[in-house]
Amino acid sequence: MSFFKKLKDRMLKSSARLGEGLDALVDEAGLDEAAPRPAASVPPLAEPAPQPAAPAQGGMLGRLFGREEEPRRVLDDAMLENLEELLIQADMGVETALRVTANLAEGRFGKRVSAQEIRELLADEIARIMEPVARPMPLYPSRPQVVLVVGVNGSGKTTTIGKLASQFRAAGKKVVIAAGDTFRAAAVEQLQVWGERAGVPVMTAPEGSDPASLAFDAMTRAQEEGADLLMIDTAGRLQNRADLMEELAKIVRVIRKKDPSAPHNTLLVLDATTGQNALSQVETFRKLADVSGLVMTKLDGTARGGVLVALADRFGLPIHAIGVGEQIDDLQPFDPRDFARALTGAGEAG
Ligand SMILES: Nc1nc2c(ncn2[C@@H]2O[C@H](COP(=O)(O)OP(=O)(O)OP(=O)(O)O)[C@@H](O)[C@H]2O)c(=O)[nH]1
Repeated sequence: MSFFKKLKDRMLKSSARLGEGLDALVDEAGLDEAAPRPAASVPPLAEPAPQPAAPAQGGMLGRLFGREEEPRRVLDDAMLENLEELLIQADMGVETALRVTANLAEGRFGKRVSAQEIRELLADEIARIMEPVARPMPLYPSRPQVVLVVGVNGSGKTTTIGKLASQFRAAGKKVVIAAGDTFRAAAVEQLQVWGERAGVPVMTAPEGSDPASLAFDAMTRAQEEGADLLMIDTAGRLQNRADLMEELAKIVRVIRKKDPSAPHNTLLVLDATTGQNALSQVETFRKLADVSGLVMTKLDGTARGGVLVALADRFGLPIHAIGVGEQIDDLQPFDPRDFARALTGAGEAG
């Protein structure tokens, strides 16, 4: 299955929300234009629409001759407002929704557009916002390259580490994982399972022991074994930010004793199902750690995929990959065009 097909299938909830919303937006007005009713019975969606430049009979003629025309609606203020609402409902955030609709209207205001045309225009607009941030996780010549993985509990850190480790290993890299959330035995066990799946060693420490000391030991082992990558899982307890900040700072301090340039990447893993909350998680974690890139998980289980557009627009942090399922091969490189087309239901680019 192609990347796009999988992405489109998995992001069905998000694209259904946006795509069907767009159809409804245009459809209602399309019907009204084809069969005008008295003003009182015209629904609010179509009310401010001026008479279409092209006569509505064109559509009726088309229908008479068995040629179904796509419903169209005049792109006016009311429609733009409806569109904004739709984008906000898709978790794109108010600011981004406003910007996207304003850009989309430029040069097209007052023209009649179909749902498919809007989908295409939206996909282009969204891809334009996301292109500058779509970057794979950079690889450096440092050995080991240290990748610190942060994020709230349950965001998908463990799963993402497992998936990434598997991909790096398949690319011929030697990887070591450190189970740095030493306070949760279940988290450590889960990481061990992922390590086995990926064929990568997982270093653990006794429950409740100092994560920084594990990070130091893992760094020593990774250096001794000539590993290419060391991936360090971390705790995600946000209830006590001061503790978490101290814990992360200590991990960074000890690994810098071994390599002053480490960590080389600090990945923040975000759960798409949290919607707008992902934005505040970025703000929080940027204060706790020097976040260098994002991975968004669970885009398959939510209609809130639009939040990734808001993240790109607001923070400009690189987006390295997206999670679209629980299996080891369900982490995809982030492709802004594919994502935008899957999100809007625009279909694969021709
Ligand atoms: N559907 C779906 N589920 C995912 C994805 N990524 C992770 N999950 C699931 O989300 C749940 C939490 O993932 P974990 O990897 O354990 O999250 P974590 O951040 O390590 O959480 P803790 O271990 O609690 O710190 C698990 O049930 C995963 O299978 C994804 O892309 N799609």
